Amino acid sequence: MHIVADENIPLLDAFFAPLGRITRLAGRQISHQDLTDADALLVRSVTRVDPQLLAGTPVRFVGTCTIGTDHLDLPGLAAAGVTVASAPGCNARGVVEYVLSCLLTLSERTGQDWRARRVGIVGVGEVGGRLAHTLTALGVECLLCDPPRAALGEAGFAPLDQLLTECDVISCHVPLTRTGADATWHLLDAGRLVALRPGAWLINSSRGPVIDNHALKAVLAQRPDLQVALDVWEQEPQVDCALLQRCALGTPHIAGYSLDGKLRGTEQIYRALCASLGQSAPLSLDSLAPEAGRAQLQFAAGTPAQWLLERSLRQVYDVRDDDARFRAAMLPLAGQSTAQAFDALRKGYPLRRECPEVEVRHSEGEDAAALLAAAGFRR
Ligand SMILES: NC(=O)c1ccc[n+]([C@@H]2O[C@H](COP(=O)([O-])OP(=O)(O)OC[C@H]3O[C@@H](n4cnc5c(N)ncnc54)[C@H](O)[C@@H]3O)[C@@H](O)[C@H]2O)c1
Ligand SMILES: O=C(O)[C@H](O)[C@H](O)COP(=O)(O)O
Repeated sequence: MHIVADENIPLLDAFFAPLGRITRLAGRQISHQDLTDADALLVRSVTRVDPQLLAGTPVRFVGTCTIGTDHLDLPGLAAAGVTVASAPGCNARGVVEYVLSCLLTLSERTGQDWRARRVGIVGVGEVGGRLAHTLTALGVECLLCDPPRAALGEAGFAPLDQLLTECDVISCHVPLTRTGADATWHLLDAGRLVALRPGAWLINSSRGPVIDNHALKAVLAQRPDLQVALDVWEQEPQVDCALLQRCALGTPHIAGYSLDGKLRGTEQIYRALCASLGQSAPLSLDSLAPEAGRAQLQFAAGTPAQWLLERSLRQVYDVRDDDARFRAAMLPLAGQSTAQAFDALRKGYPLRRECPEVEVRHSEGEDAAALLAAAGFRR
């Protein structure tokens, strides 16, 4: 079979070469012409896939090695008889570690203890659910908003407007949807942005258009008390540099960019393609995941528990590094296209592993052990 794939999918050869011939292309440039004799198309989030792209081609399988599916015309592809697979949850842990790093950083800058802030989680699926679980285990109070789950009769959810008025931090983890009662396009519009509590922290690592970026820029001009961390941008790869300058933290859509998250995405799509072919899937990350970046941290006796946790989290992922690289690349381009520089930062993203790949050695008591376990570290 002929597989056309985004060149940024890791372990493409290891997983897919046994299934057929692979053509690697830049995700944003995959065109109808590239697919004239392709049987399967493997993408990440930057390739828009709809029936027009596949019309008249033999492609019968589309796999996206990502959580988000807003770049796929799901109803259109289903109607065209194309099997579509995504990778639910693959990089959820990376996003949680990004949010934790934002909390640590904003805490340091404002002098407000992150563990004492009430966090509102908007969208409580793979990412939001894992974030709620982790924060609760770390002793942080969370309020949850998920109208689709509430409509199914599940308890424990509050309306978004209640989160905005009662929470010190709002973190968005919804899919981007444009239609229906719970559409998330501009979910945080001007009216909701002004309702944020004084001194609130707002974090968006879902999709850019979930926040009205134009309104956010205007609100930030009036509300310097707000601390905003954006990983996703309404027009990305174009970035509004004036908005970036008003944000406390800015990154190029890398919240989930741990190596582990990307690898799980590849493995999940490998399994889905094998299933669609009616074949077994003998390969797995158990044998293919690399050792690189796995680490061991050692702390001297007498290290306070929270300090130990924060140092360990910083070692695994520090959003300040990504923010500094992003500003250095974007801000000189104000008024020009940022697309190439945005994509270059993502393509050349440094190696990042997740907490379970890091062993933390210490001789502290149960408090420290419990905090580290809650964050997912090995001991
Ligand atoms: N920045 C990144 O690197 C990155 C990484 C992973 C995922 N994402 C984005 O995060 C999104 C969420 O990921 P996930 O794995 O948790 O998805 P998910 O589908 O598991 O969960 C999404 C949740 O949002 C809820 N929801 C839908 N509409 C809502 C609304 N109007 N208000 C509140 N809740 C609503 C759903 O009911 C669901 O429970 C993805 O769709 C993707 O766009 C971004
Ligand atoms: O939806 C997802 O899984 C994430 O947004 C993912 O990290 C996007 O990465 P990309 O496909 O753009 O490389």
